Amino acid sequence: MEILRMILSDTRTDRRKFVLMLMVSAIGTTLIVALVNRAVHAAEDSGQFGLAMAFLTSVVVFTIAQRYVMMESAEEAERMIERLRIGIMNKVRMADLKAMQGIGRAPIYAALTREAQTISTTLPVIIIGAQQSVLLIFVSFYLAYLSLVAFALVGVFGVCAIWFHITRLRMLQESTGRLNAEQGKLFEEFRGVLSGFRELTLNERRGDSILRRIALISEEARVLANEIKATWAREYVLTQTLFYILLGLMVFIVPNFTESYHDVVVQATIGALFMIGPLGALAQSIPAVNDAARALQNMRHLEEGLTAAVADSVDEEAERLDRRAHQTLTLDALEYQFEDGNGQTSFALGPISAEFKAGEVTFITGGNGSGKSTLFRMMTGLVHPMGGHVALDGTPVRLSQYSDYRDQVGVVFADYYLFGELHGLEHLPPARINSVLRLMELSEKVRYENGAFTTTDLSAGQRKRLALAVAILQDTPILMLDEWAADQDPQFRRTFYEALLPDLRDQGKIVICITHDDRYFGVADRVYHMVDGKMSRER
Ligand SMILES: Nc1ncnc2c1ncn2[C@@H]1O[C@H](COP(=O)(O)OP(=O)(O)OP(=O)(O)O)[C@@H](O)[C@H]1O
Repeated sequence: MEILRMILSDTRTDRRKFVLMLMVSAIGTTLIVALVNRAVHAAEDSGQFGLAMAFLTSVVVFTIAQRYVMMESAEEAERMIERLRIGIMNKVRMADLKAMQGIGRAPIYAALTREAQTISTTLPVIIIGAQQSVLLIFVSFYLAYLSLVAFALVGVFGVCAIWFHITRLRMLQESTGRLNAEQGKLFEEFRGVLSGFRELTLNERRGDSILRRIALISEEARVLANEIKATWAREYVLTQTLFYILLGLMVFIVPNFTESYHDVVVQATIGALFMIGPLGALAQSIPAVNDAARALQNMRHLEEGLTAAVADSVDEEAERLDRRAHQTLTLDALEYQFEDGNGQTSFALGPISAEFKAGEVTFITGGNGSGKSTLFRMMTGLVHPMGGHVALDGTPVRLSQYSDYRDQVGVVFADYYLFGELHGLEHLPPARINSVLRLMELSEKVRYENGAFTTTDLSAGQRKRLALAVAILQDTPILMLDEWAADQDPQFRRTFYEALLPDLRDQGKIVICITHDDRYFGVADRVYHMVDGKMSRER
């Protein structure tokens, strides 16, 4: 019972109080049954007032305890999800890029949305199931006290019903797994339609084809879901019918065989009737346990994957780099390989050696697929080289210093992401931020106000200028830009090469640009060229 262990180990609820309230609520219900029975039995006697008062007290006690249990379990579910969510996000932030690419975005989205939602809805059901089990024990004792025959009958029925339920559940596990896989595929297709909306709108045949595929997967998911729901529905009706047969046995058949049962037949039947609800709740909580356990297992699995990703990248205590301004960044025989599905090397980069100096602008050029982006990821510190090392002022950057190294590098990727707020730069005076926006010729379009840009709804070229503004504001000693000018108009492209880059060079920064703009190669102090994973100095 992983789920129970997790609830118990992770909970912030006062466990003793919770269990006490659980018992109090069960005792309250049992008392209600007993008092109803007593009142029915003593209908003509005096003393009904006392019974009514006791009944009322039991109802009040039950209400208070039950409310506590339900509200506390709902709150606990949300607290648990919050902890898991923040834990996963923290690990995502610390994980290394390669491991993150291996895990993929889909399981992370699924954990943060679907699995979290499953835990949120199922946890209270499980708690109620546990509570109803306690209640069943109490009412069973009461039934045994009334009549051992009734107790035995209901007991045999209850055990058979639950066993039947669990068997069904096992049978359905495989279909449930298949349904989840189908739903996963469906979400992936939905994502494709929403992300590729423009492409689909422009091409009717492509749009029709993807919709046909969605319809096919959707139908498979519907048939599976239907199958599962129909099985549950059949079982639900069968259980109800069996229960009515049980009541019939208790009222019409058993009294004919035992004399002692005659006196308590009504009370025992009322007791048994009170067990329908708890048995139903218990039955409902069993698939909930299953769902929650699966959701939890997926979240745990993801957390473990992320922990390994973090451990891979931070396998020593984080160390800071020397704080002085660095004069050289050296790549010493860097190597990296990609493997295909059969474990064969599909692309080998390196060994690559190069030197970049403070107060110099370096261009890296090369054809498509020559390895520029792979090298770029290693230089930015996002991916660790498989061979060789990066060095600052001749001292190799240790794995434990990588996090600090990344802090020294300002980057604009070719497929950059633009945050609407200046996270981590909140301390900068707005005047400084707005002056960089002016430098980027953006001040007519966007301003920095109240801790955020007034808009990021800009043209592609303007958005990229904003991304560069953010990198400049970070004021790091090293700046790396991947095909930054590719979508700039000729006028600003010129400003970039002939004004902005020289200005950054004059500030003593190490500036490295991947570029294809051969018109401006004269601006660079050094030019490296890449061909098929190897890099040579051109200038
Ligand atoms: N995730 C990956 N898995 C396997 N192979 C990859 C992966 N990413 C890149 N490659 C391979 O590595 C080689 C170099 O890719 P890279 O993206 O570094 O080239 P690039 O020079 O940046 O190209 P471009 O100018 O087109 O962006 C390519 O041949 C590519 O097939």
